[in-house]
Amino acid sequence: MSARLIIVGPPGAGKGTQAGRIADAFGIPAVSTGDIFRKNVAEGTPLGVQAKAIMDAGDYVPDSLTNELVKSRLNEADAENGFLLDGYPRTVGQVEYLDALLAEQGTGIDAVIQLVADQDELVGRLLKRAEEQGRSDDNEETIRRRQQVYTEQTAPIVSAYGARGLVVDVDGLGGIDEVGDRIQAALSSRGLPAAV
Ligand SMILES: Nc1ncnc2c1ncn2[C@@H]1O[C@H](COP(=O)(O)OP(=O)(O)O)[C@@H](O)[C@H]1O
Ligand SMILES: [Mg+2]
Repeated sequence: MSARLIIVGPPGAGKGTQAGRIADAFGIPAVSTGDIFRKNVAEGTPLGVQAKAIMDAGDYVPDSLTNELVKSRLNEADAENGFLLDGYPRTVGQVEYLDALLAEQGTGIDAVIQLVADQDELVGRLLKRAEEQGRSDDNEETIRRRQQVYTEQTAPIVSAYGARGLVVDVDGLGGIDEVGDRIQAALSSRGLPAAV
């Protein structure tokens, strides 16, 4: 079924893992700006060269770059009937940009899934991921910085979507299937049934 969804939550909340499951369940692409930036860094593209130092510091890539990237991704054919955004929008400017982009299409966001988790618990998860995946922004200093940036810049965008009645809160602590079941229940209750 068509669905235009956003998943938000602090670094390490499990967005990427759940995003893949939700996208499969709805037959829509999961679009992760973090993954797209990391791919560009790995391939040494001009965008990757610009983004690398910013990402390694735990800061946000400028909206101008991020917005263009998302626009071209959402214009691809597979996103015509919907998408799940992971890691975007992350700033008020990105929310405004996305609103305008979707308004042009005559569409809009159906739901924002907020994975809720205690940030101190998540530091341990991220340090473990650093050992497994070797992400260069998963050291303790950068993790704390990313958490701070999240609280300052991204938490407010949840309030903006909340004011529109779009936010569904899901407890992000627990096993992958357990959290998936909670997401499924939350989306079903909003008229978006799918086997997550
Ligand atoms: N929407 C965005 N706006 C600005 N920077 C972004 C955005 N998405 C990703 N980035 C950059 O990529 C980094 C990693 O993002 P991501 O993989 O989504 O982190 P996580 O899933 O661990 O929260 C961010 O710290 C930031 O530098
Ligand atoms: Mg992620």
